[in-house]
Amino acid sequence: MSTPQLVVHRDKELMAQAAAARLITKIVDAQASRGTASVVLTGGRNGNGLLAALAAAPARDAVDWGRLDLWWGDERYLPEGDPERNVTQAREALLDSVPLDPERVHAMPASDGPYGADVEAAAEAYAAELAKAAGPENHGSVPTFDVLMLGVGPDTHVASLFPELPAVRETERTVVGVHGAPKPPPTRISLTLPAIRAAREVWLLAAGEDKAEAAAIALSGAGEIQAPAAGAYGRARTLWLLDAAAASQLPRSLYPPASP
Ligand SMILES: O=C1O[C@H](COP(=O)(O)O)[C@@H](O)[C@H](O)[C@H]1O
Repeated sequence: MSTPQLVVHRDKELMAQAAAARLITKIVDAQASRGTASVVLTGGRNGNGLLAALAAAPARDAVDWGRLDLWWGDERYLPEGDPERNVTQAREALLDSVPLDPERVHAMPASDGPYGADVEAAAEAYAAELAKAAGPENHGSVPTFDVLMLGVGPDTHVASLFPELPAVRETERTVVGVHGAPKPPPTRISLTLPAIRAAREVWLLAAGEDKAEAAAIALSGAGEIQAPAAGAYGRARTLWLLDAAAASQLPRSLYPPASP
């Protein structure tokens, strides 16, 4: 387990731009050392803000987009192309404007796909796809992602792991179907905490006043069942990327002052 490090930016725009710059560097470095890179995307406002900032960054051309594997931390179980699907929003924000290899874009299944209403079967299929991509050098049945990003919900949820629901208690499976999520839509697919913790680096994104309480709870020793964000950490690094509003309820001892 890596101890969380915090970076606090002045506002959400600057946070998105700085996180996008950080992600470009990570991808370029991973591609330089291993030939490829793997990133797990998050949905939500902060995740999409980062992707939009990346799309606008001139340095995006430093990335070899054809040698990047993209995965998702969670998905809203809706029909293909639904505007509320995380993959639809990611395509709009960035993916449609860069030359990705479609074989390397590992979207989670849609509710009108081969598994229909059976979200458990859809989750199993995604787990199998992850297991297939995991090499002998990886530690289990998921690849060692270079960076796994998670938007933090106002209730401390990450991916589609909501406080107290069965998905956050999962210790064996890497991907699960989620039923009865308190945030619409109720049916979702999510990586579990064990899968999240297989990543080299986990980045938690929290911008805006509505994330302040969640950040304070998750970073002040809460349990992961009550506060799923508290259980999200990477093998080598756990990085919380916040703006000043989201950091406003943290004890001052936890973070350096916001940059001017
Ligand atoms: O529904 C979801 O919400 C969270 C957080 O979203 P935000 O808009 O409050 O930042 C997101 O991380 C997750 O991927 C998504 O499915």
